[in-house]
Amino acid sequence: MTDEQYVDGLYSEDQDLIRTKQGIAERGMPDISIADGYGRLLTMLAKMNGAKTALEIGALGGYSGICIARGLAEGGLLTSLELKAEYAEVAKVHMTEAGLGDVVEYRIGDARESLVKLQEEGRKFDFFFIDADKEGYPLYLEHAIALSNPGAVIIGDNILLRGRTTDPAKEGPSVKAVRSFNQQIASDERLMSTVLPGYDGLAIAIVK
Ligand SMILES: C[S@@+](CC[C@H](N)C(=O)[O-])C[C@H]1O[C@@H](n2cnc3c(N)ncnc32)[C@H](O)[C@@H]1O
Repeated sequence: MTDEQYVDGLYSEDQDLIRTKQGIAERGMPDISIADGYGRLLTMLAKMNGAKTALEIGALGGYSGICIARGLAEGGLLTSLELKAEYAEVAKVHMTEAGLGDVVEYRIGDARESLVKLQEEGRKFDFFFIDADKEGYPLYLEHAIALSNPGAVIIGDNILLRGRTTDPAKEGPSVKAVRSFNQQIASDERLMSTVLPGYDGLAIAIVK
């Protein structure tokens, strides 16, 4: 048993999240939702921050969306960016089944374009979850900072890329982008941050 499996075993089953994972599997979608322990952390960080507005980049089937929306303050809204319309539809079904359908809006298409549009609209957010194509991470981080309210939380998932990030033989575009993202998370003077190495790695930053 891994340490992560031990820790996950401490928690009782969460029917909304189990149903969501089943729905993702039944539709043949990839099994790449956030790890259970980090899902719980998303809820806690959103709550601790008193977040009312959240932006998620990469919806898949709504697992992380449920976790984030659960932590938002009363009347809060999660804006979720997703490349594939069919994935956003599935995510919406799962959010609705979890009683959170009214808490989320989806923007379909490449996040690069959706993020520019959100900036043009003057939108600001208290909480960000970056979990889409890894090559986009450095750009998504810049957009998140530009769209942030003071004190906003920015989280990036899979920053270890299952060992590829730390493997010097790996030099592909996703690996390079994630290394650059991690460097910026650690050294950008606009941020206060930490990086958790459990599961597949999670970067957590606060905009000063
Ligand atoms: C790792 S999955 C997201 C998992 C989800 N956050 C969760 O934990 O439940 C990545 C998602 O990002 C989406 N995606 C990939 N490239 C994208 C892009 N350029 N713009 C928006 N979404 C993108 C994929 O379609 C996929 O649904």
